[in-house]
Amino acid sequence: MAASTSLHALSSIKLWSTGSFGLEKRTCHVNCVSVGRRCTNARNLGIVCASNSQSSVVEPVQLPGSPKSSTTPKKSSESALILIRHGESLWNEKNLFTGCVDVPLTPKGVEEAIEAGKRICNIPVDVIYTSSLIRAQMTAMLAMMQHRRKKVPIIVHNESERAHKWSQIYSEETKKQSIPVITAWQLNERMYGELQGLNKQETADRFGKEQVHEWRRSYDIPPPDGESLEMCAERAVAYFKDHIIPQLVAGKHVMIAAHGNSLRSIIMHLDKLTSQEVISLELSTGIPMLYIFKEGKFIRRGSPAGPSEAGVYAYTKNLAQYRQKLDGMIQ
Ligand SMILES: O=C(O)[C@H](O)COP(=O)(O)O
Repeated sequence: MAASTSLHALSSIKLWSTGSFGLEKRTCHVNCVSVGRRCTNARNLGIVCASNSQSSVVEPVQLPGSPKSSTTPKKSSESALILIRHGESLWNEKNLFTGCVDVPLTPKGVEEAIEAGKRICNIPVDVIYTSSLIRAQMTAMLAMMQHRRKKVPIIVHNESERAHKWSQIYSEETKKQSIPVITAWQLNERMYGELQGLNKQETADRFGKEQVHEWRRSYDIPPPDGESLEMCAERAVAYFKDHIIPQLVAGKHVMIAAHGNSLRSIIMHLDKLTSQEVISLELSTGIPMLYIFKEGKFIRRGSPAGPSEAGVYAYTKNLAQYRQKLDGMIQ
């Protein structure tokens, strides 16, 4: 189906289409990344780093005015990568296709973000990436309010020379107690084209569940005038490789707050999912997922359960040590 096909044209094609919805049965939708049979298996993810990071190493992100630090990878270092889909938005609540429409969180979404923050409150975060949409930014900020390290997340404004200059911080100590938050449109939700603002159920009633599922979950079939997951991946994964992997290589701990489909495309890349496997990848709102980046590989560690549970902090010695350090600081 051509991306430019209009909904009007599609309605005449699809009104008679009542195919079965077999894929729905295979969908594994839980409070974590779940891909069919791999739901519970953390596994080693041979990745991209070797092939991509060499050509795309950039400076680690700093707050305005910070002294430049080295990008040389620390040999023994491992980094945490937290992925979090934004909490429930007002249009999630109304079951509307949202895409790139900039809608805020509901009170439940705010709660989800706070809860997510509690789940990651002992995991180090040096730099945060969010989309340019408010629901992802709200989620990142609310989650960080729960962090035990109590650093202040600060949005970096580099959109103009003046914005950069006017947001300078003139205290090294204050900068040390801050976390840069980088906003990038490349991490935005997939652009849902002519579906944006339509009710999901009504759209399924009108065009058929099968067609709507294809638009929502297939890899390479775009919704009318919108982006397919493949198109979304072209910008989101490219951004991840060019800007975020170099941070991890440099030993920085990263959190990404983004969207169902921009994160699906990144997870597809990290977990080396096929275009068939990604169909059944569903992400819940407000659920953090942890990866460890070590020796050029991403190791999926699932979703941190809660600050009081030992499990996630025992994943690596470094995480356990970080938690102990926080315990020491806070006592
Ligand atoms: O943009 C939207 O409507 C949602 O955030 C994601 O929608 P989806 O579940 O249809 O991909």
